[in-house]
Amino acid sequence: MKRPSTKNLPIEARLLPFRCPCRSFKDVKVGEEAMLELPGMQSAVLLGVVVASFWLVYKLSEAAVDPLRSVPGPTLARLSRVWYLSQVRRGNFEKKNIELHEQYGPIVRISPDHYSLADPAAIKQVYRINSNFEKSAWYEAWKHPAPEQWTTFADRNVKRHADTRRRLQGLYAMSSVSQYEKFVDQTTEVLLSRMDDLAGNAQTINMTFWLQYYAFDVIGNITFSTPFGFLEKGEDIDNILVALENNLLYSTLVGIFPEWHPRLFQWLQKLPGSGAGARVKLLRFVADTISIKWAEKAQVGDSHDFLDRLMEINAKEPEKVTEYHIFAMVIGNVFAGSDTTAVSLSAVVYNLIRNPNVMQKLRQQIVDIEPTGKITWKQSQSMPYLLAVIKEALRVHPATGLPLWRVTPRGGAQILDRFFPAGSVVGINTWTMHYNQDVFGPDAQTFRPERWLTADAETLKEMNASYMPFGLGTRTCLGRHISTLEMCKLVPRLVVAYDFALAKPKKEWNTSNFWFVRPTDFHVYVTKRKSER
Ligand code: HEM
Repeated sequence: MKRPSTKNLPIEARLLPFRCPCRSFKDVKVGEEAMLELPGMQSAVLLGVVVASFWLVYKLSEAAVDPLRSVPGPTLARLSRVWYLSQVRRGNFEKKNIELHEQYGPIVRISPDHYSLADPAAIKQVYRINSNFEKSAWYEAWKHPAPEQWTTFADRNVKRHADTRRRLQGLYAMSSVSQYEKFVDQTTEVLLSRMDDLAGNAQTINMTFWLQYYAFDVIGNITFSTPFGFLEKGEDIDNILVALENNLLYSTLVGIFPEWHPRLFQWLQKLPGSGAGARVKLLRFVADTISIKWAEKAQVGDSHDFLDRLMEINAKEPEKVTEYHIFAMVIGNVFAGSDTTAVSLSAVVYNLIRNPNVMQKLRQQIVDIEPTGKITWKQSQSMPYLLAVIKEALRVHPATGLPLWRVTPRGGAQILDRFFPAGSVVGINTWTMHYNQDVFGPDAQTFRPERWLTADAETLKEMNASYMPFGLGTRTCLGRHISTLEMCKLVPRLVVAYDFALAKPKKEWNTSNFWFVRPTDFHVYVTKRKSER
């Protein structure tokens, strides 16, 4: 309501407290009157101001003696992690991170002790094998707070993590990938039959949902020989995908203040809609699925899926692969392997739709080899254009959109001609590297698969060294070959079977970055092409 003007009233009347003229609020007091009746409020405000002043002086003096005080960055980032939190909460930090480096250079402070780096030289310094930079405390919020409940992705214990990888990486190795091909093929058939049902409809379809259902079902199939059933049902069964999203939100934001995680998790885990509640639901879902499948497998025999292979090793050498290892690996597959692949597949399809020439060229090359698009894994590995399209899509749209935070080891570290004392947190955001014009040229913003095929040897070496959609070093993605298998198998089928048109062709898609940079409005019209399927 507009406050009536007191301009023409006598001075005494103007000093009277304003009363709201509407009936229901007639006794509400505001302004000076309310203040006079609440002396405690004034004291509280005063106390707040005093505390804030002390905090500010303390923070400023801390900043003044900081050996890294000359590292540039937004002023508020010097004082507290709240600035970083407020930026990440907006859901587009990948873009902000690029802007920050354009403004401040290759090293930017984004909180009192967090430094974002964007220089190819820093990649080797931070992420090389034996660099001894452990993951930062941000990763704590990606696991249950109990120390013994580690998972591969979030484990900050360098020794234990290396030991787990040594025991289990064979299951994810390039040589194992062909064993999972049949599971991918089965799931691909289900997706295509669902797409056939939807094709030709006047309504658009949400491609991200379907690719997420696909990626999830593939992981279910590879891990347990049984897809979770998302594609069959055509819906988010038991709101598992919503739970994953809530979990992402919780871990991304709470990870910035990891000291709050144990307490917050304890309080929130009983609230099903909360991020912590979602995590508990997902852990229960995984644990239940493992026990059901374990019991079934004991009776039925093996089909050489992931769980079979883990159970086999467990039966022979129970101390090598314990039951906890099995639980942790399956969690890793479900948590790290579905959203990432769905985002990456979305990026491939989206960029193909937006670049009809690339779509046409790829389609022709696939059809020349196999008119149905049923390319084997082996064939796909000698299809340079297909591989370049996938590689370029993951360059322009890497699935993770926050810096991969690491802690400088004991003794500190020299990075980009600057000394970082031990305990400093440094990280590179994949987006800043992939859009680096010194490496990828002035058209770094453009989706151009040819760059991977035509660059000279020296440039190609530099591009590969700065290409990091699967992370780097000892913490590089375990499932990268599995996800490459999924993309190499599905993309040719989609390209041969359908024509796609964006619902809003003039607009770029919107995305939301809570660790994974997920498209939020990837709606397309799909029509079936004539093929020999
Ligand atoms: C295109 C799809 C994928 C992308 C873009 C991707 C990306 C990544 C990235 C960037 C990391 C490192 C994160 C960090 O340093 O903080 C990572 C780690 C990991 N990924 Fe993937 N990932 C994909 C698919 C998969 C799949 C299919 C699986 C499992 C079947 C998987 C399992 C893992 C695991 C277990 C880790 C932790 C590795 C470790 O810390 O040792 N990922 N992934």
